[in-house]
Parts: sequence; structure tokens; C-alpha cells
Amino acid sequence: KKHPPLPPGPPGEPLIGHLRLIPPNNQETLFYEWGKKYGDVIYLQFLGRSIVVLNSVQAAVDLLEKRGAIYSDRPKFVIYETMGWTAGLTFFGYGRRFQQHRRMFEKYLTPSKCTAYHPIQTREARVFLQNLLSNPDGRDNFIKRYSTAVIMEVAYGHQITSDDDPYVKISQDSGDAVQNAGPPGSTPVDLFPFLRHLPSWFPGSFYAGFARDHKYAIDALHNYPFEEVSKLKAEGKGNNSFLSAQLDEYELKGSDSPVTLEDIKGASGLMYCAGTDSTWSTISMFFLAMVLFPEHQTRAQKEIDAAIGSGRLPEFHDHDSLPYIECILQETLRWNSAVPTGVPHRLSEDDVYNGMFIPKGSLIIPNTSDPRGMTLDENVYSDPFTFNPARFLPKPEGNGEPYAGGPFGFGRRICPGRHLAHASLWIAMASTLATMNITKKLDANGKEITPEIAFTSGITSHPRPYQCSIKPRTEAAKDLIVQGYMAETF
Ligand code: HEM
Repeated sequence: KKHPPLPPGPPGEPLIGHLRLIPPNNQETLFYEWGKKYGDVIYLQFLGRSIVVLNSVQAAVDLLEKRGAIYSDRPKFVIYETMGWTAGLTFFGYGRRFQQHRRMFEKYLTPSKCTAYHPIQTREARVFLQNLLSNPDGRDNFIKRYSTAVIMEVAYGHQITSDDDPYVKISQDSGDAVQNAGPPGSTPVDLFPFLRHLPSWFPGSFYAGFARDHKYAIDALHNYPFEEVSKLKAEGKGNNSFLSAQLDEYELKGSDSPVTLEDIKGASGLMYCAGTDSTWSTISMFFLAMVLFPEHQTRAQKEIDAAIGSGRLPEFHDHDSLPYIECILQETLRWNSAVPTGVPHRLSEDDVYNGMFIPKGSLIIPNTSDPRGMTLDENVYSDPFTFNPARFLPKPEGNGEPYAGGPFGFGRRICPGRHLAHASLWIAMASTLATMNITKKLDANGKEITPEIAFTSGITSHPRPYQCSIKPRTEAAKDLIVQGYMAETF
């Protein structure tokens, strides 16, 4: 059949295409390099499977949003399925089950519903500050604990009070499993599902073995909270959570319920999983940015001092009087966001874009929020590698540049947790800036240690471990942290 030419791309090898050219990790960097050479839309091929990488927001909006009816399917996530993700929205194709799960999430996570979770976020932000005060070197663990605590309470109504809590273990094991499961939807096993049946030493099968070994963690994530909340409900003590609300609706609708108990388990497990690592990673990026670009920290602190003084901690109602904090949040998402190559979409019909033929079944990878991808577009962002929150302020104070499109995905699959995520990020950032100074650590010779800008690879990307010094800004700030913690937890 005659069709227009495929999008441009690097030459592949006979039969195997680009199989050997695409690295298993940090693919986004290579995609960006190819994008600069071949254009915004590049075509790759793995043993006959088409992959299209989108390197500009324009192309992603044109295809994933404007043509959402055919670009919202997902490829098969064989690795995640093997691991036990059989009822999670992220992994559903575009169809009835997708619509049902999407409704469950959207109904529970509207901007106005999300204001009901502010007290949880505020309390956990205060606990976070107290933890930083007691042990600044535990920063990354405390960020993780904060992100986990918020989403765990929203999803399951469970409040973490100690590290021995069984939910903490479940969260650690499931987080490790997801984080190390390879590029989502594009490992060799995802592209050639027969590999899942071969032993993990067989070339290309490694992630299938990994998935089998970690299924226990994903099963526990689905079953344990479900059983705990069901038990509470049986005792007439249901809690205020996504899981409990879904069970209430299920009971109310009885046999007319459009979803099953498996759907409810899957949706709550996914909410927990999708919301934890991404928030944790984004707050870690924020700390890294504050160490490397201290001038913006100083400017934000001046803004906080002028707007709310130094006699109390920030609250959500301060949001509109702290525009620079919002710019810092947005710049963190642009500079280095948590999900660098998004989650791949799948094209469900042949399409033609700007004279290029995109075949049905292509895996569409939006090279989104990484600085090496769309947000590095020099036509949109001046000096794009530099962390500069002022770029968003209107001219002449700033550059009037737009917030990054893409950190939360695109079109009909855009992240349904983005309002909750935004609030978690905002209160953590504002509270930290109001009370702490984040600076470079000194080595044994008194020389500053400059953290490297480097990231892990996986469905979410974290800064590689780095050191920094975190100290209260003043004695008064220290008192505020302690008082805030006591007021929230006793
Ligand atoms: C900073 C935090 C977060 C970031 C950067 C982020 C980013 C993303 C991205 C890039 C996608 C893929 C969208 C696409 O396919 O086009 C996504 C999907 C998703 N996110 Fe988030 N997310 C965050 C927090 C959350 C939270 C807090 C929740 C839940 C409360 C959540 C739930 C989901 C779900 C369920 C999906 C799958 C949507 C679908 O397939 O239709 N995310 N997220």
C-alpha cells in the first residue's frame, strides 16, 4: 500500500532496526540528540515494531491532544502485567475499562475535592520539617516518607506513625519493584512478549525474571490495604479514603456496579504507586535546584518574609500572595521532571502528520519533561539548562515564558493526580523555603561540594544521591518548626 514517507530517523540495522542503538537506560538523552538532527518527530524500529518519539510540545499537543481519539491507547505492558498490575488505569488500552477507571480517579481528584486533602498535606509538611531539623542528612528518606504519607492517607486512609508500620514495608517493596522494572512498555519483553516465558539469563529476558521475582510486592500492595479497609468497614468504621469511597459506591450500586472488587484493588494500588515516586522525585529535584541556584532561594525567602512575615508557617491560603514559589515549582517541573519519557501511548489507526506517515500500532513516546527533551526547546526557553523561575514572570520582570507542557502528560491520558500533586509539592516547597537554608556542604578541607546533575533511569527519574547542608534560617524558624510539628501531631 502506498503511503507518505515515514518520519525521519537514524539509520537502523537490517532486520533488527534500532534494537542495538537504543540504550536500556536514560534513553531520553539519545532521543534528544536524534531530535536535534532529525526533527521533532523521529521514527525508530525494533524488529518491525514502530516507535515514534515526539521531541516538541507542538507535536505532542497536535497528536496526543488534538487527535486524542486515536492516540490514547497504550501498548501492552508485559513487564508490569507479569508483576501483577492487571487492573491499573495506566496499563489499560483505550476502551471501556479505561473510561471507568478514569472516572473513578477524576471524580475523586477534582481541584475542589483536592482542597479537602490540604490538612493532610499541611500536617505531613510539618512532620517533614521536623524530620529535616532533627537529621538533615536523612533528607531523601524524609522526602520519600512525606510523599508516601500523603498519598497513603488519600488512597487508603492510613496514617503512618512509625517506621515499623507494615504499610511502610509494602510501600518500599512495591516502590523498588516499579522503579527498577525498566523503561515502561518498551523493554524487549514488552515488544516481544514471548520472551516473558524464557529464563532471565536469555538475552532480552532479564526484566521478565525481575518482574516474576517482585510480583509478591505488587500483590501485597493490592491485597493488604484492601483487606484492612474492608475489615474496618465490616466493623462499621470505614475511613475517609479513595479505597473506602469506591467500596461504598460498589455496595450502593450492588449488581449494577460497573466495576468489580478487582478494579477497586487495582485502582487504589495504582493511585498509591503513581502518586508516591513522582512526588518524591520532584521534591528531590527542588532541593538539588536550591543548592545549585541559591539566588532563587533568597528571592523566594524575601517574598515569604514580605507576604506572611516570620511569625508563622505558610498555609495553602497564602498561595496567591507567593507567586515566586509557584514559579519555583513550575521551574522544577520544567528543569527536570520526574517522568522523563512520560508513559508511552499507542496509535490505534494509521495517521499522517505534516506529510509523515505514522503506522497504526506505533508506540508513541513523548520525550517530555526532561531537560534533554521538549522543555529544552531553545525557541521557547531562554538558556534552558539554567534553573530560572523568573522566566515565567511577565515581562519586563521576567521573560513571560510558558509553564512547561508535558510533565503531567497529554490529552485524554493526562495525569489525573496532578492537582493533588501540585498541592503536595507547593506546601513542601513553601514550608522548606520559609524555614530552612539549603546550601552546599563543605568537605574536610572546607571546600564546597557541588552536586552533580545526574539522574537515575526508570519510569520515574530521581537525582542521583547528592549531599547538601540544611539548616534553620533563624532561631525563630527553628521554634516555628517545633511548634508546627507539636500542634499537628499531639
Ligand atoms: C509530581 C507528581 C506527578 C507527576 C510528575 C506525574 C506525571 C504523570 C505522567 C507523565 C503520566 C502519564 C500521562 C500520559 O500518559 O500522557 C501520569 C499518569 C498518571 N498519573 Fe501521575 N504524576 C504525578 C502525580 C500523580 C499522583 C499524585 C497521582 C494520584 C493521586 C497520579 C496518578 C496517575 C495515574 C492514575 C496516571 C495514569 C493515567 C492514564 O493512564 O490515563 N499521578 N502521571
